[in-house]
Amino acid sequence: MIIDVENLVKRYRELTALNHVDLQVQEGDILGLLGPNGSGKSTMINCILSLLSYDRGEIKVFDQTMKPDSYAIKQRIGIVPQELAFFKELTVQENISYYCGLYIKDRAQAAKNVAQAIELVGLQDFTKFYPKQLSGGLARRLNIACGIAHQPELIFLDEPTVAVDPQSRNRILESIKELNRNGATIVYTTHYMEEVEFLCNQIVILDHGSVIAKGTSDELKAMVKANEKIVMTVPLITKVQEADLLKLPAVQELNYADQILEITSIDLEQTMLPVLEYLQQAKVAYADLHTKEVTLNDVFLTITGRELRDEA
Ligand SMILES: Nc1ncnc2c1ncn2[C@@H]1O[C@H](COP(=O)(O)OP(=O)(O)OP(=O)(O)O)[C@@H](O)[C@H]1O
Repeated sequence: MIIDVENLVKRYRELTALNHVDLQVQEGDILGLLGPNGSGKSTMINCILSLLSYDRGEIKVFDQTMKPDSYAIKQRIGIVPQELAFFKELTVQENISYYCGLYIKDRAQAAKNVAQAIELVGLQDFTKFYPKQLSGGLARRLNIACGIAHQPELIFLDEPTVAVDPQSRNRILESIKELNRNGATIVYTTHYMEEVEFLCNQIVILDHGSVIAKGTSDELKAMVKANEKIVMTVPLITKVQEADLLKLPAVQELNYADQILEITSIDLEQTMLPVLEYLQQAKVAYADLHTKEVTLNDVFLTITGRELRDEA
């Protein structure tokens, strides 16, 4: 086991930021720690890293109890914090070299690592740039390179794609997959559920300091009783017709509001054709028919009654 957190409680005065949380990370995982703002993601990471004290619980990393002075363990960890953490007086290359040099004393090895980190995040054309000359996305990539150049076995990335352009975002996500392919175990915090779906083999959803769901993306989606939806614009439909549609194979639920008809199904293959046949036979006009898969946001919505992101 790479990380084992048991019964973790962290309070900030009267606010309970983490409420009896368990978390396990296995070797080779890309674990997505998903939750809305203020749910406790950063607090969790900072407790695991012993950067924050906590009120209760036990934290083991690489099967050893993590303490503030566990330097041997910390050597094996890479941290990419939410805030940009590099020196504005140093160039891209110098910044990465500095961070790498904190861990790797062999100069030839360090130089090799720095070159690999630069390539991984795609900063080859910017090695001589100073941070103020970098766009937001490139600065994020530099932040990542600084955190991973020593080639750690375990990497924490705390919302590394906030406010970056799509090109850098893709590059960052690809880099993380590459780090994982090269053997690193990854803990990735975000409130973008699409990123978690793309990257992570394990997902933990936090809300108000509690783990409200954990598992693979498919396991979490299976918690939502229905799987997919057929959505279409229907100007007019009667209550009788709605009731008929509800009786068709695998249909779980039907919603009709503002001329939008949504049919939720546990098996779209069984439902689709009968729905189309019924609409035709009953002469119900429809347009813009499409299907919608369940997302992790639906899982969150089902469990909490709220959207994962306010703007989502
Ligand atoms: N130093 C602190 N003192 C008091 N309260 C804090 C402190 N740090 C965080 N909190 C509170 O603890 C809760 C959890 O915060 P945390 O930063 O861990 O959430 P988060 O999920 O990482 O949020 P975000 O996505 O915004 O980074 C929030 O209610 C926050 O206001």
